[in-house]
Amino acid sequence: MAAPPPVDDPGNVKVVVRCRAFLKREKEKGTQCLIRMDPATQKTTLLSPADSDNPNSRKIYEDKEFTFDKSFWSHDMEDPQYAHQEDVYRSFGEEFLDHNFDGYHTCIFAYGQTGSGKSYTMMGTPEQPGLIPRTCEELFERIQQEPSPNTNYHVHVSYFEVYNEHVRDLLTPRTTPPIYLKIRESQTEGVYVQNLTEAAVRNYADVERLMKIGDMSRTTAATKMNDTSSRSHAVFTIRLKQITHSLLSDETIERTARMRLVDLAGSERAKSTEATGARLKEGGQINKSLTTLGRVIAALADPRRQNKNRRTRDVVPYRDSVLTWLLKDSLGGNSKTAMVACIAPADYEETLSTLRYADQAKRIRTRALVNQDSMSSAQRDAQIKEMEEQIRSLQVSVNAASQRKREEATELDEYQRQVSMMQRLMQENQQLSDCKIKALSSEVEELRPVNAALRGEIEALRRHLALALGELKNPIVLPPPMAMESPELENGEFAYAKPGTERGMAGEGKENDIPVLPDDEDMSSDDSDSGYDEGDHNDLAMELQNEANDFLKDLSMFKKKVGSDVERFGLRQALHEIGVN
Ligand SMILES: Nc1ncnc2c1ncn2[C@@H]1O[C@H](COP(=O)(O)OP(=O)(O)OP(=O)(O)O)[C@@H](O)[C@H]1O
Repeated sequence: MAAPPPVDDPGNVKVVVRCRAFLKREKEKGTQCLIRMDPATQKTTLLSPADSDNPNSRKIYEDKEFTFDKSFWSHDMEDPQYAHQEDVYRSFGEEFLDHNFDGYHTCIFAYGQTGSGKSYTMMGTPEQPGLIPRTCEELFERIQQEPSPNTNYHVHVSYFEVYNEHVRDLLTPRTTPPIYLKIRESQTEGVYVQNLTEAAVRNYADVERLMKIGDMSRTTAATKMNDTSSRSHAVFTIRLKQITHSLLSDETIERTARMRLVDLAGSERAKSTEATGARLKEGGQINKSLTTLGRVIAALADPRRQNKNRRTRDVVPYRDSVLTWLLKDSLGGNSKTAMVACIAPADYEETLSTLRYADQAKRIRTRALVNQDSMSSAQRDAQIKEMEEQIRSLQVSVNAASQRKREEATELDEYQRQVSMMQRLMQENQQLSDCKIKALSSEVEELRPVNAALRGEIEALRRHLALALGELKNPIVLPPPMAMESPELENGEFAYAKPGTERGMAGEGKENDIPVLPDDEDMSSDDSDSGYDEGDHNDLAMELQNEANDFLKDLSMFKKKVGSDVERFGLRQALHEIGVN
C-alpha cells in the first residue's frame, strides 16, 4: 500500500466539457456546429447561430467563451484532437481511481441536455465502453497486480435510479407496483438508501453482469431528442475496502472509499422534446431536480460560503430534491468530485445553459478526507469479541422469533385441520339428508297405490253411509198383510214405495230393493185394518240406526287410523303435494 496521503484534501470540483458528434438527423438537416474547442488552452467557445440576426427575435445571441479543466472534442473523428472514450478515462477517470485507492470518496457526474452524450460518456457501448466499465475493469486489474500479500480487498457494487423523485434498486427485478426505497441519514454513514442491494463482486465479469442487469432495468424511453433517452438519474456506486495488516506493528489499517458514478437524466425544454402525458410529467420532475441541483451548486459556489459562516452554510437546499439530498456529500462534503458537462454541437440555448451550470460548479470546493481506521491487534481482538457478543445476542433473538413463528404456524395448522374436519362433517350430513329424502320418496311411491285403494274404500263407505242416512230419514214402511195378495207380489217380490215415489225406480238395483209401500190413498183408507204395526217399524228404524252408528264408528276409526299413518310417516306434505287430502 502507498504511503498515507494527506488526511484532509480540500479542492475544487473538477469540471470537464465534452462535445459530441452530429447525429444522423442533424447531419441530414445540414446543421451548423456552434462549438469550438482549443485543446491548448482548454477554452470552449459557443458561437452564435448563423440565423440569429433575425431583427424580430428578442433573444440575444453572441459568442461565449468558457474555460474548464478539460475540453474534450468528440465532434469529428477525423480531427487529430478527437477525444475517444479511452482519452476521457485516462484524463481524469484514472486519477479518480488513484484517489479511491488512497481512501478518498469520489463522485463523477455527467450533466447536459437530453441526447448530449451523458450515457455514452458514463456507460458507453460494448464496443466503446465509457467511464464506469473502464474504472471497474482497472480497479480489478490493480487489485490483481497488488504486490503486498498483507492487503485484503472487498468490493461491493450498488446501482439505483431516481425516477420521479423515487429511489428504485436497479439490481432487483422490476415489480408492479414498483418498490421504492427510503432515504435515511445517520451520523456515521451520512445520507444512504435503506435496504439497497450491495452486491459483493470478485472480478470485472461480476461487475459487468450487474451493470447489464441494472441498465436493462433502468427507465428509458424514446423522445424526439433521443431514441433511448434516460428518464431517470442513475447512480452506480463501487465501495472499495482495503484491509492491510502490518506484521511489524501488529496493526490493522482499514481504508474505505466510495466511488459514485452518476448519469443524470437530460435537462430538456418541453418545447424541444414535444413531450406530452407521462413523458411531460417525467420531464417536469427531471427539470425540478436539476433546477434544485443548480441551486445547490449556486449556493455551494457562492464565495460568501467560504467564510465558514454557519448561517449562510445552512441555506444549501440539499433536501429540496431526492437527487441533491443523496449527493449531499459528493457535492459539498467529503468527496473529490468531477462534473462532465456534455454538450450537443447545435443547440445554442441549451448548450449555453449547460456551460453556465458547469462554470458555476467549478467554484465549488469540497473537503475530501481519507477514510481510514487503524487498529492495534488488542483493539481488533476487543472489537471481534464485542461483535461475537452481538452475534450471540442476535442469534438468541432470531431463535426466539423463529420459535414464535413455529408456534404460530402450528396454531394455523390446527385451525386448518378443524376447518377441513367441519367441512367433511357437513358433507356427510348432506349425504345423509339426501339418503333420507330418497328413502321417503320411495316410501311415498309405495304408499301411492295403498292410498288409492283406501280412497276407494272411503268413497264406498261414504256412499254406504249416505244410503243408510237416507233410510233413516225415510224409514221403510212395511206393506199391510192384504197387500200380500196383490198380483204384483205373486212372484214373492216386495213392493216398496216412499210416499210419492215410483216403484220402477227402486227396482233398478237388486241390492237396494226394499219392499214398496202402497199409495197414500191405500194407506190412509183404513189404518187399523191395514195390519201395519207401529212397533215393528220402530224396531226396524232402531236396527238401521244402530247399523248406521256402527258404520259411523268404523268410519271414524278408519279415519283415525289413516290420520295416524299419515303422521307416522310424515307424509302430510308429501300427500298434499301428490293431491291426497
Ligand atoms: N462522443 C460521442 N461519440 C459518438 N456518438 C455519441 C457521442 N456522444 C453521444 N453519442 C451518441 O448520441 C446519442 C445520444 O447520446 P446519449 O444517449 O449518451 O445522450 P444522453 O445525454 O445520455 O441522453 P438522455 O439525457 O436523453 O439520456 C447516442 O446515439 C450516442 O451513441
